[in-house]
Amino acid sequence: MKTVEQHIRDVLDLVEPLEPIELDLLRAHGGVLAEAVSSAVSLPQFDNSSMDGYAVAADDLAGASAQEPVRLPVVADIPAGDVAATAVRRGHCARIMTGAPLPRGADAVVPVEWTDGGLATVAVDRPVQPGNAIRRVGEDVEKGTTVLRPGVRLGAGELAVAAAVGRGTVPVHPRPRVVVLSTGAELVEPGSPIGPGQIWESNSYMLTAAALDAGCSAVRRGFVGDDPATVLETVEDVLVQADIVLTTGGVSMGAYDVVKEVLSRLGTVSFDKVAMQPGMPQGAGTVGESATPILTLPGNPVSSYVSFQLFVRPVLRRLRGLAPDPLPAVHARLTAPVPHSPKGRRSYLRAVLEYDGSAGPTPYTAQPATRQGSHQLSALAEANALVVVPEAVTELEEGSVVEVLRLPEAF
Ligand SMILES: Nc1nc2c(c(=O)[nH]1)N[C@H]1C(S)=C(S)[C@@H](COP(=O)(O)OP(=O)(O)OC[C@H]3O[C@@H](n4cnc5c(N)ncnc54)[C@H](O)[C@@H]3O)O[C@H]1N2
Ligand code: MOO
Repeated sequence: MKTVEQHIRDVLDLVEPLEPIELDLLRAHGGVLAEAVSSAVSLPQFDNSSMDGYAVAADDLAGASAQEPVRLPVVADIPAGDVAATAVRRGHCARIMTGAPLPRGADAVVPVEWTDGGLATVAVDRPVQPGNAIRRVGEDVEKGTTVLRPGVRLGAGELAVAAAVGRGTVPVHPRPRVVVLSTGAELVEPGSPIGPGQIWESNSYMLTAAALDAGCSAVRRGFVGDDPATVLETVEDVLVQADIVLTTGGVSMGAYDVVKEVLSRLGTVSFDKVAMQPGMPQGAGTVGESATPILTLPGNPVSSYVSFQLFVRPVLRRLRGLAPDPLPAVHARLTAPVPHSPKGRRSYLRAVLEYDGSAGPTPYTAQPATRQGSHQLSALAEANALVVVPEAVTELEEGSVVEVLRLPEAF
């Protein structure tokens, strides 16, 4: 059997970061920046006021007080967007709005709250420091500096900076297009009536949602039965719209394990047993003219989910142009024993991880779900972590300190 680490290496070898494309800012949202963005200008580009008030020469207000306000004639009104043509002579001032260019001759702005708000003349009731309420050229960004490094994910703040330095488009690794296809003759669309021996299909919903949560553009292709010709046709059909294909089911030892049967003849897909539980039967390779990567996950729903988090997620990260980091790990104390774990396979137990700040050197606890079967989906919804039980360990006592992988938060 293959180790988990070996399979991670093998699946990562199938992919490279997607070729960067230049996208409009909002289409780039959630993408990963492929090249640095630097600013061709300084920000602010001109000295401007940070408050609504009056642009003055600070010396003119040296003697101002509440008892004896200084009165200055108001020679202009400067809104934001003004072309900075105004000048203020000594003994005069201009009314100015937040963001408007500072007029020549002025070296401070007095907020309107310190004045009587006059339009022809204004009374100012206190002195002001030179530089007060002025935003200087370049104090945010100096011309020529890098404002966004390659590899950053473009969220709200990043897009704001790109827009502020005047970029309408940015080069990004696009969101990977993931197509999810399940197989199984017993599957029925949720919402439809069900017959004997049938089950409602859940894997493709689960994996499409997980791929969306992982920053991809995911499409659920739904499910097909166990007819090899249909499976082959459907896989070939989805290749044009996919940077990566995920399938579920049909990869173990059964007489109708159609994915294994069809893909073994196509492309480079190989099928292995990985020394883990759940998620033992795995397939991976490339198919079609464009050598599209395909990962074939086991049909048992929990196996499929754990396979996604351990193998697919790092692959999607690499496609996105991110480091293919594994799930983040912490150490935690078990709040219940683990009575059995298969020797020679690493178990990943669904668990609830909680932080308990009062609890000494290991401030986390992990409560393993009571239902750990590969078919038992009920524990998945509330689990936020996977307890790792090493290959050589077959049981664990309550209180044991274990490695725990945090599952990604949705949204
Ligand atoms: N003789 C052996 N039998 C099995 C082995 C083995 O090594 N030798 N491995 C077991 C393990 S481990 C797993 S995991 C499963 C994997 O089986 P397949 O990938 O071939 O999946 P299926 O047989 O198609 O389905 C397994 C199970 O999951 C249900 N299922 C499948 N697809 C969906 C779906 N889209 N939504 C919801 N549920 C689904 C299906 O009804 C089956 O109950 O094989 C073991 N057997
Ligand atoms: O390893 Mo399977 O993936 O037990 O359910």
